[in-house]
Amino acid sequence: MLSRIAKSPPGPPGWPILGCLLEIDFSRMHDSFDQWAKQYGSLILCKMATKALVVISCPRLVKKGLAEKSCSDVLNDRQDTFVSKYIMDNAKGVLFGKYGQTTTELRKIMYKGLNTHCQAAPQFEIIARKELERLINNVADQRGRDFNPNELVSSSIANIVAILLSGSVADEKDAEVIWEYNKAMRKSIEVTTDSMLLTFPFLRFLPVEVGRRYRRTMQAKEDLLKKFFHSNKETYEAGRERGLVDILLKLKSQEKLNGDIQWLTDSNIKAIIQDIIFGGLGSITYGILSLLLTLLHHHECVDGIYQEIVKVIGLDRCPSLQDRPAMPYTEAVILETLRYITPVPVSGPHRAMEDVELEGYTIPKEATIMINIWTIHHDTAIWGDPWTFRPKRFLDDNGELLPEDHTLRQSLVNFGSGPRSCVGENLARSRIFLYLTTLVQTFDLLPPEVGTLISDDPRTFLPGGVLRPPDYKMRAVAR
Ligand code: HEM
Repeated sequence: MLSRIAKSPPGPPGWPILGCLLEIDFSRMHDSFDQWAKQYGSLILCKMATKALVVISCPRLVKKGLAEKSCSDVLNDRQDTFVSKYIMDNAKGVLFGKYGQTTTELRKIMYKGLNTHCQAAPQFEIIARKELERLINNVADQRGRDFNPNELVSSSIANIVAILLSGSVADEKDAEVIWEYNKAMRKSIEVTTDSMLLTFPFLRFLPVEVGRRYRRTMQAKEDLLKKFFHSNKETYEAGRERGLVDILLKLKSQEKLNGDIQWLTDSNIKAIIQDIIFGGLGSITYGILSLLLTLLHHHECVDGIYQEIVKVIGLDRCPSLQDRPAMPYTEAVILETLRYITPVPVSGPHRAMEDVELEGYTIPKEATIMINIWTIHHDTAIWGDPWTFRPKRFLDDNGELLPEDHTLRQSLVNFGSGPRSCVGENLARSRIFLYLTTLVQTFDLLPPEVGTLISDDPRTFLPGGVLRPPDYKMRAVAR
């Protein structure tokens, strides 16, 4: 509903026809959004050729626009993209799914699958623990010498994803197949590639760079689904579900048996597998690599976490998720890393299904809406000293974690808000906690002996949908 006083949000005027297309660096959108927010405020509108782009840069408007009923039914659709149409089989999964009952049902299924059947299931944690022990052994093999943690952490998180999907890691090729798909998708989803292919779909068949990107992604998708869909389906035995794919196959046959509406088809299951890899792999991996880098710059945090481990867990047993509530300092370090680094600096693009009013401004139908998480997490008005890494900002005077409804906790919007918020949030938080505590329990984490440690300032990180620290070296000395 629009009131008569509703007006267009302010924003950069741009050029005739092109709008602001030439003023934005699509690989570092958060930088452009940050400048615009400083100049025009926390709700801005600009034109990208014929399309309106709305950027939200304050937590209150994020909640109001995307989570509260008055706007959320209008602002939570996804745009049609080349990737959603041609690579995700007409947006069959959750990530690219159109707003409506099918996506809502698939979200529920995915959320339940991730949180109840897999993550909280003892069997998953036992196998995931073995993978973490493998990582610890690999780190121990470095014998306190300088090493680059990138490859070890990347392959370990890919194996966790493989375990989640199939219940085990078949061979070392699993991690390669998973990363290859992720990398190819990241290239295909780049705004320039996607919009060129959407406008001229025939280019996908031609020997040009965008065509090569498409074909590489389709090959990577085929390899991925061969490993994680077809081989699971061929060996699936009812009553002996090994991982999430089996659970989804079971739910699919239950829906059929009960004569219920079929929310799950093979295409949906395939798209959910792709969603998990595309949404989860880079964000957890680079989140952990950023956290380690930050700790190398703040050894007092390594000491603080270790003291908490000694007090709560001791040194004779492995950290478990049940320890989390008793470890406020460790949680505060994780929250501060998520804030300071902001691994995913802008949300996925939303689409406005109708004209709608947000705090006196009109968001026009068909506008693309994005959350500028980066600026929210580095806003001096909220945090005071946003460029200082200070975990204690999330603790009260007694060293307890600030309650979830505290303004600072409410201003952390790493995982979005409302009906399109991240379905993998719990999985991401739990893996970061387990990897961090297990590493610190076993090793003292130190900067490299040779050379200078790179900066942990996220403004120097490599761009992309997920911010990645450049390669660095560290030492892990056994305790
Ligand atoms: C540190 C880790 C992670 C961060 C920071 C993160 C962040 C986000 C953000 C900002 C969104 C977009 C919300 C929006 O568009 O409004 C999102 C959506 C999503 N994430 Fe994550 N994510 C993480 C881990 C994961 C993991 C582990 C998975 C899967 C297992 C995952 C799967 C998804 C999916 C499927 C969506 C789309 C939800 C929808 O459109 O309804 N994410 N995530």
